[in-house]
Amino acid sequence: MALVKDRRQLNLRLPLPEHSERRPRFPLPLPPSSLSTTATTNTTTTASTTTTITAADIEKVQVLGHGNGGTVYKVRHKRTSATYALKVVHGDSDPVNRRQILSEISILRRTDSPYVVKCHGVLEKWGGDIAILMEFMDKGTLESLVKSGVLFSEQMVAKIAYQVVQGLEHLHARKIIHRDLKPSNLLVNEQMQVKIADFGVSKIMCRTLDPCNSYVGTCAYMSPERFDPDTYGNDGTYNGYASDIWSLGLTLLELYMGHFPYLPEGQRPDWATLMCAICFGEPPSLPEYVSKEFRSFIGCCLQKDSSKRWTATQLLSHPFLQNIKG
Ligand SMILES: Nc1ncnc2c1ncn2[C@@H]1O[C@H](COP(=O)(O)OP(=O)(O)OP(=O)(O)O)[C@@H](O)[C@H]1O
Repeated sequence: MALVKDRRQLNLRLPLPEHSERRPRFPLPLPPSSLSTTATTNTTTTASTTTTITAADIEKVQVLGHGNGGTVYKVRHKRTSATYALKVVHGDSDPVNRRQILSEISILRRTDSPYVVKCHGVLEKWGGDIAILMEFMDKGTLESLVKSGVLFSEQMVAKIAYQVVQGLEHLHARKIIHRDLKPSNLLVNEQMQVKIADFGVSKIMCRTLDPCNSYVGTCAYMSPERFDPDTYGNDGTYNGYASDIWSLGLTLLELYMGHFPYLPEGQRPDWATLMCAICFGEPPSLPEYVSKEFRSFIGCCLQKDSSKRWTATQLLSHPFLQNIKG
C-alpha cells in the first residue's frame, strides 16, 4: 500500500571528520587494490570478470543524485548496454571530499557481499576527477521510498533488517564501521534487495576496539555514546560497531513509522532538542500492536548502554529474523 505524505527532510550533518582524518592533504595516491584494476589512467577492470572498462566505453545517461562534493550518474556501457552507477568527485573539490572518496574506494575494495553495494572498479582520472563504478540500484534509496509514501509492513521491515544486518556483519568482521547508516545510505533494487552504500565517513579499525571519538555522519542517527561517551560508552570511548547497530534500529523504526522516530511527523528537527532526546530521553519505541519479536529486535538495537546492545552476529539469530530467506 502506498500513501503519499508530505515529509520533511532531515539534514543534520556534522561534516568535518576528526582532525587526523583530514591529513594527509591531496594529492593522494589511490589506495592499494585487491581488485584487478589496471594501472592505466581512465581504465578499470571489473572485479567479477576480466573485461576492462575505460572511460571511453561508458556514457552518462542521467544524474542520480549529489552527495558531499560529488555527483552520482547512471551510466551505460556502450558495447554491452550494461548499466552502472558512477560516483564522481570533481578534480577541484575540497580535499576532505577527495579524501573521503579515496577512503570509500579503499573500503569498497575490502568488501565482497551481496548486502554491500558492489564496486566494479575505479576510474582514476575521468577528466581530472576520481570516479567509482558501482552496481546500479534501480529503486534508489530507502529514504526516497519512505518520502514517496511507501509504508513498510513488519514483514518488509524484517526482510530489510535481515539484509542490512548481514551487510553489517560482513563489514564488522572486516573491522569496518560504517558510521553513517541511515535510510538514504541504503540502496534498493527492483527485487527489493537492499545494500549498504556510501562509505565516505566510514572507518577501518586497526584494533578491534580502537577509540573512535569523531563526530562524523548524520547527527540524527548517532547513538547516545557518540554524544556522551562518558555516560553511555566504554571507559569514555565508544564502540563504533555498537553505534552502527543503534543507527540500524532507528532506521528500521523510521521505515515502519514513516517518519524519523524521535520527532512527531512533520516537526522540524532542532539539533539541541534532538541531542537531549537521544542522550536523556527513553529510546523511541513501536506502537503496542506490533509483534513481540519486532519490539524485542528494536529493543536490542536501541539499548542506550552500548555494552547491552546486540552485535550484528547476535541479531542474525534473533527470532524476528528467523524464517527470512536472504
Ligand atoms: N549505486 C547506486 N545506484 C543507484 N543510485 C545511487 C547509487 N549510489 C548513489 N546513488 C544515488 O545518488 C545519490 C547520492 O549518493 P552519494 O552516495 O554520493 O551521496 P549521499 O549519501 O546522498 O550524500 P552524502 O555523501 O552527503 O552522505 C544517492 O542518494 C542515491 O540516490
